[in-house]
Amino acid sequence: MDPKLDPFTTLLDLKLGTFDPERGPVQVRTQEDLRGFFQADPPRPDELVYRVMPVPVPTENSEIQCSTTVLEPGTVGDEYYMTKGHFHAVRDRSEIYIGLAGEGCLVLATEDGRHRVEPIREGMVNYVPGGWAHRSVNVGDEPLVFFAAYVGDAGHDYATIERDGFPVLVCRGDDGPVVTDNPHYRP
Ligand SMILES: O=P(O)(O)OC[C@H]1O[C@](O)(CO)[C@@H](O)[C@@H]1O
Ligand SMILES: [Fe+2]
Repeated sequence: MDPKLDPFTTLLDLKLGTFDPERGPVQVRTQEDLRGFFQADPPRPDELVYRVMPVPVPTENSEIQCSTTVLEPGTVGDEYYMTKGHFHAVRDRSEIYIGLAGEGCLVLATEDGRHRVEPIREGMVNYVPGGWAHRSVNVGDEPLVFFAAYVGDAGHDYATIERDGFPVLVCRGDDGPVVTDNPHYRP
């Protein structure tokens, strides 16, 4: 075959999640960007919640997209800071996470309402099979940093999550994180 791309190399800071050189524009998500994903309205709309640093390649199933995510510590209402979460637009596409720093949860859900909550920590590898929506949550006091790699044409379906939510919420409790049923799941 005639290769479509040339090889490239970039240096990943394993604590900060940054790439040197950067390979694509950093995507910034504030509390305002997550309006409708948290149960409560954002109290400080301009506050940074997370950044995604991508290594873009063509969005084809022959390629592997990857990125790092840095999710700040914090809460909106009782809910810990989290990513929007998504199904892949091409539902059967899978993904791998590698935890780099901090303390988090990976919340997963199927379209028929099953859910799982897995830990994200330095050195942990999480496998996200096709058909599972996924959201990461920072339950610690430091930034949660993880690397993700996924099939190139997976795409992101945020609208289903914005409409239905996840079956469970991860909230700050008196003795640490508490996973509770989401009262607004699929109203
Ligand atoms: O895309 P979301 O739900 O905002 O979450 C960000 C993270 O999810 C991914 O889209 C991969 O699942 C990454 O690009 C990033 O790690
Ligand atoms: Fe994904």
